[in-house]
Amino acid sequence: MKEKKEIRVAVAGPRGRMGLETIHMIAQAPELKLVAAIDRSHDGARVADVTGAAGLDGLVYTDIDACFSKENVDVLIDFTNPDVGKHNLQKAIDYGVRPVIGTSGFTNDEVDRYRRQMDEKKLGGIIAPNFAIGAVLVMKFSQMAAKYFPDAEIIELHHDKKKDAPSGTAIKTAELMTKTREAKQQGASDEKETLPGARGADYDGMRIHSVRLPGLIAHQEVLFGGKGELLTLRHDSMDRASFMTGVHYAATTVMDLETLIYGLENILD
Ligand SMILES: NC(=O)C1=CN([C@@H]2O[C@H](COP(=O)(O)OP(=O)(O)OC[C@H]3O[C@@H](n4cnc5c(N)ncnc54)[C@H](OP(=O)(O)O)[C@@H]3O)[C@@H](O)[C@H]2O)C=CC1
Ligand SMILES: O=C(O)C1=N[C@H](C(=O)O)C[C@H](O)C1
Repeated sequence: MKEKKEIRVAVAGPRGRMGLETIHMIAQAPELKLVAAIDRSHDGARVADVTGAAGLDGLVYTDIDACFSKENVDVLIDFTNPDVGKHNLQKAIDYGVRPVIGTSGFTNDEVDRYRRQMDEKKLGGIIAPNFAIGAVLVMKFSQMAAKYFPDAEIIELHHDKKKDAPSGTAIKTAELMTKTREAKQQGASDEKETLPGARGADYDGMRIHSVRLPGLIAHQEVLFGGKGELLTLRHDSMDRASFMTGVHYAATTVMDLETLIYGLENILD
């Protein structure tokens, strides 16, 4: 039987909450090999020393060009911030490295622009607003429910270190719901906010509310209201390990793709 080649991975943001979890996941995954990390400090240090994940050979690079020129990288996994994530994704495309992007902040137009470049190169990649399987299912179920319940509000709840609001997951959920939901401006037609922002952000007439508190990790509720009934879909990530099955699946699946996929739901069986 033909032996499968190890997938050579670089991780951007290795000291962050998600980057660190990813490094530890890779250390336990025989089919993935960590060859480098891209950080904004610790140039030349060993990833093992910077992250405390023993037994990893890779080096830290602060310059992504140097990393992709010197190391033979198959897959870039990025958990940084929206600006850096976009910069790194473009570099990955330029060097023919398959991107797996968990960083939030990509618009549909941006995704389309990157996809066009990747299609030309037949380069596989994934941008996923959420890698937790349960969160992806809530997105899919919300898309189904929105057809029958056009009145819906999304409440996303996250740790208080999160920099972006609303979450990428909430935006993607709303976007999927608009595919089945009849366009509608919700609430009373003459409603007034006596405190600005009280009704949350407006996405195509639906409202999105962002909660930030210590003690939370990543949670989302989608509430649907109908005549005399209420449907609530909820997902809770209690630990960042919840994202790792999806990250691992994406890192192995991109090897067989020739385009950019936006959303894990599009590659789940
Ligand atoms: N798709 C999904 O399933 C998930 C996505 N996310 C998203 O992932 C992103 C990261 O989240 P999280 O890990 O919590 O955030 P953190 O702030 O914990 O981590 C971000 C890391 O990126 C580093 N960084 C900043 N600039 C650079 C750079 N130029 N090169 C390399 N690294 C850099 C930061 O370094 P420094 O400390 O020096 O600033 C930091 O360590 C967010 O956009 C979040 O929304 C989060 C969870 C799940
Ligand atoms: O910052 C986080 O923590 C998370 N970010 C992603 C998002 O913005 O949706 C995914 C998950 O909700 C955790």
